[in-house]
Amino acid sequence: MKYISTRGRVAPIGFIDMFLMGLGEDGGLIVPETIPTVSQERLESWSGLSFQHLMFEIVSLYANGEIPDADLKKLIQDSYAGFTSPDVLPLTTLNDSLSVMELFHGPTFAFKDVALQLMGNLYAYVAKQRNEIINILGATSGDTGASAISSVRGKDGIRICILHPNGKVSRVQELQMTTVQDDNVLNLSVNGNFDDCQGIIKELFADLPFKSKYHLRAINSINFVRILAQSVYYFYAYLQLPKEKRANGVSFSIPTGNFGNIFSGMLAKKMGVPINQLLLATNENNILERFIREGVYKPEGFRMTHSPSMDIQVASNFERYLYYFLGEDAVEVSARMERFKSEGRLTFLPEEVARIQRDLSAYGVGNDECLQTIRSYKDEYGYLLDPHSACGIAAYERAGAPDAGTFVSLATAHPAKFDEAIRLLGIEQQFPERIQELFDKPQRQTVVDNAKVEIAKQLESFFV
Ligand SMILES: Cc1ncc(COP(=O)(O)O)c(C=O)c1O
Ligand SMILES: N[C@@H](CCOP(=O)(O)O)C(=O)O
Repeated sequence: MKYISTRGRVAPIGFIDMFLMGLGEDGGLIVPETIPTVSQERLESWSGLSFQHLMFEIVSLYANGEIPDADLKKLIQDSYAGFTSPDVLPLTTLNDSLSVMELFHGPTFAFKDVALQLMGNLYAYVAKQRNEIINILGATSGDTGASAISSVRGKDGIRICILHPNGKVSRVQELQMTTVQDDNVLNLSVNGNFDDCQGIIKELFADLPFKSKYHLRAINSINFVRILAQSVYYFYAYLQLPKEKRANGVSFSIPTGNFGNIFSGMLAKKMGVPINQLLLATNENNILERFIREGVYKPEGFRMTHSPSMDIQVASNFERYLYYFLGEDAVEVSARMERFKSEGRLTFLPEEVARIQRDLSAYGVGNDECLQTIRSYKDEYGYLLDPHSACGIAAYERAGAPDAGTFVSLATAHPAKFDEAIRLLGIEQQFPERIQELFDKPQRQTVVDNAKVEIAKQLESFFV
């Protein structure tokens, strides 16, 4: 198995080189040359497997034997040892047709831990085995940053710098990142929004001399390993359901911002998981909903919502979707991405929109609707959703087709991370101890302007 770029100008590379490259050196996103498929028979044979075993089976299909089996098994065991649920990702049944898969039982209480705990350990492994310098540069709207920092803090041979938008992450997210005192962690709080942070890191990754001089590595979902590890929870959710409930396939409602969560589902579907509907749930930053409903991909005014981690306009993994949508035609992807860069929008033909709508459906959840959903699920089921997971449920309620059969809605964060929204409903929640203790710790962060030159200077003095 080799890896190539959506823009076609990266010579095929192996698994570890792909992991280290992060963003394609031609500015595209890395994808596998061919996606491996899993027969229904093989899929069924995995039905009793633990999440860790399933992760091993699926990652093995992509890793080319570049990591010996015993090492990969250990990396995986270590990565999920800190998850607090025995099932790692428990599936809760709410009613006959709806289950919730909780992806937030890792160390930072968000679904990002599922992939990032593994990636942190993989970076440490590669640093040791290949004597590579690992300087991680990432952008976050709150969860990726906290999770990535937790996965590599204090690890030898690794440094990490995370850019987050100043004042636009939740209090708990900010504390999770900025109370970490390890010397290998730098938090830059950028006067701007998440799109600004992501734009700057992408420019720095695209500056190849800078990237190579400072050994920049990616933890965002531009890195295909993120997508790969996240695809495993679609397999796991499917296999955790009783056979009679999944006999006609399963649909998913997926809180989405950077298109990474849902693209991981598309990958699982391409690999052979019988998925009927992939419902993209987003908030008032609804560029992806407009793309799917109207065929126009165009960022509009940034809005702050109750689900700040999805306050994203320009979605990284949109390009991976485009690549498969355009029949893996890298020349056409490059042309369209160039057009997006120069014109600030992409418009799709009516027949293309019809095809997009066969792949995906979408619903952008308003702020009030998000809160109402938290309230009604608390009242009806005694289940407290965080605002991102509530977007998933609201989308299911509004846009989930009645004939789509069994639905799994992904719960992507613990409500304690977004108490600002929960309090608006007059609901008092008890924080897990690990979150409560953050409030007593000193913080460390540097506020910077939304300026590439200033940020590059910070990196030059931090990365060695
Ligand atoms: C809690 C939460 N839910 C959902 C999302 C959406 O995931 P993605 O950006 O991978 O589509 C994010 C981050 O964007 C998040 O932090
Ligand atoms: N919601 C994310 C945004 C970054 O997305 P990523 O999936 O590309 O890391 C966050 O919490 O930071």
